[in-house]
This record gives sequence, C-alpha cells and structure tokens, in this order.
Amino acid sequence: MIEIKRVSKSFSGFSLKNINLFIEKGEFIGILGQSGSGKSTLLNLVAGLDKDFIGEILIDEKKPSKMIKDGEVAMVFQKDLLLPHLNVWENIAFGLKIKKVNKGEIEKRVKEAIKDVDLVGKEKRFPNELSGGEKQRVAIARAIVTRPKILLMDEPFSALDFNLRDRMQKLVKKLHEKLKITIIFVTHDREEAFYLSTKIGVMFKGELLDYGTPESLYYRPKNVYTAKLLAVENIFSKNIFEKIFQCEVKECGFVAIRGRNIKIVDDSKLKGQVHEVNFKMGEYSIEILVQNEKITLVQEKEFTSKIGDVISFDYDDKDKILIEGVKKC
Ligand SMILES: Nc1ncnc2c1ncn2[C@@H]1O[C@H](COP(=O)(O)OP(=O)(O)OP(=O)(O)O)[C@@H](O)[C@H]1O
Repeated sequence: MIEIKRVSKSFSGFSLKNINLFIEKGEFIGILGQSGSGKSTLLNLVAGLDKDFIGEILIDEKKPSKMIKDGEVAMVFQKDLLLPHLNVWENIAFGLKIKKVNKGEIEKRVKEAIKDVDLVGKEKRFPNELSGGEKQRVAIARAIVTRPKILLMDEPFSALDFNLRDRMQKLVKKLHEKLKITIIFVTHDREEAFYLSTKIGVMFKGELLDYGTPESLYYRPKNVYTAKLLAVENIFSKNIFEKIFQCEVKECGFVAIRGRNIKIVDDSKLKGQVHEVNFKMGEYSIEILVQNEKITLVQEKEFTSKIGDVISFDYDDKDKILIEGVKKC
C-alpha cells in the first residue's frame, strides 16, 4: 500500500498542496493534469528522488528512498535513458548485474522480459538501432526485470505517434494484468488515463482536485475543472442552468450536462437558435443560442438544419451533473 499523507512541496512560484492519497496494492493509478500541474513533482516524491517535502509518504510502511534502494520501486520516464554502449539484452540485464543476481537467474528473467515486451530477435541491437517505441519497450523491460513492487511511469509514451502509443498502452495494460504490480502513471492525455487506470487522480495547480474510478469521474466529476477536463461541454452556474433548461435544481454550485445527452426533438418548450455546426470525427457538434447562452449538442445523426434555424431540444433529468463548490479553472 502507498500512503501519501498531507504532502506539500514548494518551489518558487509553485507548490504542491496537501496531497492525500491511499493506493492499494495492484492498482493502476493515472495521475492526470495539464502541463505544470505538479504530476512529476508528486511522482518524484513517491520515487524517493526528492526527499525535501512536508508530510509523509510510506510504501508498505517504508520510506520511498529505502524502497528505491532495495530495488522495490522502478521508474520509466518520457526519455528512455538507455545506456548507448550496451545492447538490448545488456541494457535489460544491467540492473540485475548491479544487484549481483546470479547468472542463471539473470538469463531467465531477461529472456522472459524480452518476450513480455515483444522484443524477441532484437536482443543484440544497440539503442541507436531501435525505434522510439522499441526503446521505450527496452526501458519497460529494464524496469520490470528487477521485479519491483511499484512501477512509476512519467509520460512514457508522450513522444510516440498515436499508433505506437496505442500499442504501448495495450502492452502496459497486459503487463499490469500479468505482473499485478502497483503502477502510478503520469499523463496529460485523458484517453490514456481512462484506458489504463483503475483509479485516476486529477491534478490542477498543485492540488489533487478529484480522485476516483474512471466511471465515477466521468459520471460524477466533483468540480468544474474535472468536468471540463473530461470534455463536459455544458457547465453553468445553478441559476443560469435553471433559466435555460427551465427547471429547478437542488442546492449546488454548478450544473453540467454532456452535449450527447441533449437531444433534438420535433417539439418541446426548450428552443434555441443554431449558431455554429462542426463535424468532428463522425459526430456533429451543434452550438445553439438559448437566452443569450450557448449550449452544445452532440449527435452522430446527420444534422440538416441551417445556421439561424430555431430547433427544439430536450434532455433527461438523470443526465444532469450537479457540482458542488466554487469555480476552479
Ligand atoms: N526543481 C525545480 N525547481 C523549481 N521549480 C520546479 C522544479 N521542478 C518543477 N518545478 C515547477 O513546478 C511546477 C510543476 O512541475 P511538474 O514538472 O511537476 O509539472 P507536470 O504536471 O509534471 O508538468 P508536465 O506535464 O509539463 O511534465 C512547474 O511550474 C515547474 O516549473
């Protein structure tokens, strides 16, 4: 178990603020947030790379620096950091040799890791003879070969093209299922976080704003920032929402509704004027004006009305997302 308790850390102009997080063994935690939100800062503290912070971090009741010394924590970074003068096999075996693992065991583990990351046949190649994706696979093999309890990954695929990224994500997911280790994976890509994670932590300006399963974050974001990050198109203060959707909402700060949950119908008391239409990847994104407020509807069905037309729309009460608290973004 990883316990992050009341952790704060300051640089000039940035601080990580009072982070509390409890991570069970075997979970896959995605830390999601925009650039500069403090994801890597937090990961470096968990890795024991930075010991200068307020609060407490315990991994299986031990300090991170002890875990990393004992080889129980491994890291994969955005840059592969392979040793250029060693071939694939030697790069993967390097950590085991340092730990003085016996030769037979090294052979066995390296061979298995090479199979796991799909690099069979490329053992003798040097890093400059590998593609970006292959280099990252070597980096992952090098990390898992030491059989760490925890694997920390800091945007490992952000430099790869989307096809390769897809393949690498599948590989990491498969490895997680096979090895059952705890993984913390930092990313600014919400699809990546949703695909991989059992739980996601949302970071914003040094704070952990939201934490939960992908489903709970998707259906019940706790704040406006998470809702925006998860592409909820329509977010209004309670009063404005009540005005444009002609309803009464129980006490809350904001009300949100996804564009795909607003339907165009033949007739309804709710009407709006078409303001803008965009066709994106098989979906129409339709912006309409309702009492001077813009709302966005999303549908796959072909949209034939023109700019300026008045259309009727409706929604289901259960699709409203009530958000407490203050606006944060
Ligand atoms: N060693 C340092 N000294 C001073 N400021 C730092 C240091 N490391 C990070 N920062 C600052 O802390 C803030 C958070 O950085 P961090 O790298 O944790 O963000 P991030 O969410 O991982 O961003 P990215 O996605 O761009 O990697 C940034 O404003 C950064 O400039």
